[in-house]
Amino acid sequence: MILRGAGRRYGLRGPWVLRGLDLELPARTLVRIEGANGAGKSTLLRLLAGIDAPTEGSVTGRPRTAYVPERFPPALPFTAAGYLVHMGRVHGLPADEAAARAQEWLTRFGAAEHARTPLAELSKGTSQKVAVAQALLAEPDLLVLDEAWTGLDTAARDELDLAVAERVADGATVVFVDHDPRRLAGAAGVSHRLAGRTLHTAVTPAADHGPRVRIEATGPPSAALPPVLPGAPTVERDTANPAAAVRLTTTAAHSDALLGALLTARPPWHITGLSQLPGDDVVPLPAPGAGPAAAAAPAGDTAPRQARRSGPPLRATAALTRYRIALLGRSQRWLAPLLLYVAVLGVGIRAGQPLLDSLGYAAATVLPLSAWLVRLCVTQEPPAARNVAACAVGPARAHCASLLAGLGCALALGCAGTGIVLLISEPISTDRTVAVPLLPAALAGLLVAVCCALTGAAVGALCARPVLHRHGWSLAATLLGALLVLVTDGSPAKAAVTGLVSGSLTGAVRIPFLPLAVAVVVAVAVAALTSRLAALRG
Ligand SMILES: Nc1ncnc2c1ncn2[C@@H]1O[C@H](COP(=O)(O)OP(=O)(O)OP(=O)(O)O)[C@@H](O)[C@H]1O
Repeated sequence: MILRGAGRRYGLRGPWVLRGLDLELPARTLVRIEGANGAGKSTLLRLLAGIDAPTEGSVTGRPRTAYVPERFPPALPFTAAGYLVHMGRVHGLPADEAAARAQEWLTRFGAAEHARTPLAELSKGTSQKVAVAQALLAEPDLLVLDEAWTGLDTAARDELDLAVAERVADGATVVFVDHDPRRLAGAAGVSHRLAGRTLHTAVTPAADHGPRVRIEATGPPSAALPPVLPGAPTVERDTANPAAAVRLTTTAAHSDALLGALLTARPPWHITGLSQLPGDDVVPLPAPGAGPAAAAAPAGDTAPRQARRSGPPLRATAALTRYRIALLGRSQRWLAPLLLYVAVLGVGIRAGQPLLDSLGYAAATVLPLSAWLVRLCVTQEPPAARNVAACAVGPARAHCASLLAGLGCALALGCAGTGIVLLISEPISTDRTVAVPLLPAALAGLLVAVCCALTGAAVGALCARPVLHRHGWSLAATLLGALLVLVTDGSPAKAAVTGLVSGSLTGAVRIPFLPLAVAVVVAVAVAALTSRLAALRG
């Protein structure tokens, strides 16, 4: 992945937080980003994770990415395992594999007993374990960790160190920020310091030419090497003789740190030999499954995964849409729009009323319902959880999934409303002189409801983030917008509803092909516009 001249500022005239960044992130590399508070580290990580777009410059070649935010919100209405399965599916895993990996990572972080605990009831540290697990279960090619160790207990911190080493040994790039300078000290292949809005490279990759040092060490019987070894050394061991010394080779620059890590390991390793190799003896970086983590981990843990998936975009978007619908369902925020919809239908529709009149009325109520549900789906997720999802599928697709979730719920309710109207209304004209054909009326009623749902979805999308950020304004604009669109000439919803209601006077059924086509075009255009904005503004 490459950043060229990348810059980022918040708002059109905000001060530049980052400017003129050139950065290459090679595979199989651990990258540390350092900097003072407010230097722009989290901003840079969000650019790398693809959650925010650079205001200027370019980011190219982003691989499959997962992200652990600085602060993970527990306010999601799922159990730990339930949330992880949803995220696994968003990352393209089948449900059973997502469930297996969720369990595996919760177990590794010592949180298996909390698998069925609601996120809202988890302690801060356990919540952070879930945040880390959602990123690791995806086995991403780029792992972005924003102070991911914060709040973890010692065992979980060591486990995360090990997981990071495994990802790097598996060929991935891991970029991390941590205020503890001892975090993965010496293990980072490259270290960058953010200061004065730009990056300063502090350490060059360990694979550079230069003098090499070979360390021979023996450990207690069956002891594993420390999970993270400074300098990413190559590890050679005699598998036929486990008691024989392990040979570790790294650059001279990292040899002191490596010696220190071995001597201070628990239990400590005994150094039996030390030799310097010629500078041109370039030691290759460890192959997947043969690096320090592989040497330290049990054999079964190091086998390359069979099912590594990038997940086709459509499947990921569908999984994210399902997650957003589940989120809406469990949050109970659907209750207010549903009650209003039912109340308005209950007030306006009676058994035995002329069918087309009632169908028009029922379809019209779908418009504000759809606008409200779409707005809810776009705004319901806490920002950190939204960023995690946006990293997995891209912010534009993540936004589309919200729109689809809201529209899907509105369509389902609209169809149910239309069905009830069909069951209780009389298929007759308003003056009760002409019979109305049932099937064409049902088709027309359904299509008008779809037309209203699409128009409402467009209103909802235009009245929420990323177009309108302020909650108060957004709610008022949604209600006003829905009302205006219902009464304004030229609106596809008004044309469709009017066609149905005026047809009721003569008993003629008009199928609203043109309004429906216009509504589809408007909804797609608004979805494309707001998704593009979501990608630009985050
Ligand atoms: N959403 C936002 N809107 C406006 N300004 C922002 C936003 N996010 C960050 N900033 C500003 O960007 C600058 C860099 O913030 P950032 O969070 O990237 O720093 P950081 O290096 O991660 O800080 P810390 O070490 O405290 O976490 C700060 O001045 C901050 O106020």
